Amino acid sequence: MKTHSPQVIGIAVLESGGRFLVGCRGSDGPLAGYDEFPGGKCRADESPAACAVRECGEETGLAVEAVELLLRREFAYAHATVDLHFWRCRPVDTTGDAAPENGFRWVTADELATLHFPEANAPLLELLRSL
Ligand SMILES: Nc1nc2c([nH]c(=O)n2[C@@H]2O[C@H](COP(=O)(O)OP(=O)(O)OP(=O)(O)O)[C@@H](O)[C@H]2O)c(=O)[nH]1
Repeated sequence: MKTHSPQVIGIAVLESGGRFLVGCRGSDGPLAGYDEFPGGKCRADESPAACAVRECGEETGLAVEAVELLLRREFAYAHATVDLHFWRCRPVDTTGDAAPENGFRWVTADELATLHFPEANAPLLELLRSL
């Protein structure tokens, strides 16, 4: 029987001044309308950390650097099995002047707990609450 490797996903958990950068998944594609951290599929030969940095730049316009792997989790959705790498990131611009694009917004840790994230994010949200 043929088995498929999970899609490797790099995700940027970008925190600045106690707030986290969050967007909303588009109306087309899997998990439409869910809240999300910036991220996406790794390219061939791209590390999950590099992917998180690239996707964050492409999706939000913010330049970031990866700091540490917070959590790695494999999860089977109906649309795909994913190998999620949640990387804590920080902005390269520390002046706080850069504004995110594409509807991404900064939310507090308390707001984070009220949002509607994909199911696989649950342990990550638990971890962020304990930090
Ligand atoms: N960006 C992001 N993806 C997440 C999160 N949590 C989570 O389970 N995922 C899953 O990770 C996968 C990301 O893939 P994607 O389709 O958004 O990646 P992409 O931007 O490269 O897609 P594209 O093919 O449309 O360019 C999806 O299966 C999504 O459901 C999250 O917090 N952020």
